[in-house]
Amino acid sequence: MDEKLAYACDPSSSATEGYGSRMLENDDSVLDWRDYFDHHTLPLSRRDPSRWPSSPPDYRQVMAEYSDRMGLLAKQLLGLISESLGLPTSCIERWVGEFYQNITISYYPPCPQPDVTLGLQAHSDMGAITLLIQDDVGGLQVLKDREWITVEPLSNAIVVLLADQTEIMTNGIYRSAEHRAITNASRARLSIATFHDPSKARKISPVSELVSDSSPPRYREVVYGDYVSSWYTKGPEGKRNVDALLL
Ligand SMILES: O=C(O)CCC(=O)C(=O)O
Ligand SMILES: [Fe+2]
Repeated sequence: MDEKLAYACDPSSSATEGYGSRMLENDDSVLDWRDYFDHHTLPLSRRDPSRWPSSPPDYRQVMAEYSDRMGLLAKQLLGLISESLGLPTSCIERWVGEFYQNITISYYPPCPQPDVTLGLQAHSDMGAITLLIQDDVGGLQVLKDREWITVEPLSNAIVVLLADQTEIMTNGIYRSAEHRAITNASRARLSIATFHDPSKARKISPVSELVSDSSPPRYREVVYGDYVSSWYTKGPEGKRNVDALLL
C-alpha cells in the first residue's frame, strides 16, 4: 500500500496522473470496486516516466513503447472509420487534432458480494477511441440491444471501444459503446485501457463533410474540456453526457 500511495493522484482534482480509487468528484457517488493507475503518455510533452512505477525494471520502457504502438493503431482505426464513411483517410484524425493519450491500468480485487457490486459502473468513454486489453478472468460487458453481453477474454486480443467524440464527429453513424466491468468473488482482475482524446481546448462537432441540408448536425458543438468537466461532475450514468448534446 505504501508503494501505491507514493504514486497517489492529486485528490483535489479529477483525472490526474497516478494511483487512485475514486473517479468522480462527488463524494456521495457510488464507488467502483476498483483501484487504478493512470499514466499520461501522449503527446510526448506530457510523458514523464519518472511518475510511473519503477518496478519491474523494464516497466517504463515497455509502457512507453506500448503507448507509441497503441497511438499508431488508434490512428489506423480512425483512418478506416473515415474511409468507411467515404471521407479522406485522415479526416477524423484531423478533426480530433493532436492525440491526448492516457493509459489506465485497472485492478479489481475479488469482491465478497459480486451480485450487488460493480467493478466499474456503466459508461461510455469520453474521448475518441479506446483500445483495451484484459487478462483471462473476464468481467468486461457491453450493452447491445439493451442486454449486457460479456466480452470473453481472448489472449492477444485488443478490444476496440469507440468513444463519445467519435459518435459526435460521425454525426451518430458510429455510436460510442456503453460498457461496464462486473466483479467476481474468487479472482482479482486486471485490464489496461488506452484512451485517445482531443486536447481540452479542442472544439468537437460533426465533421463538416457529413453535414448537409439533407443530413443536419445531430449534436451540438462542445469544447472537449467542458465535456470532461461535466462528465466528472455529473457522473456517466450510461451515455447521458453524449445524449445531452443531441439536438
Ligand atoms: O476493466 C475494464 O474492462 C473496463 C475499463 C474501462 O472501461 C475504463 O477504464 O474506462
Ligand atoms: Fe471505459
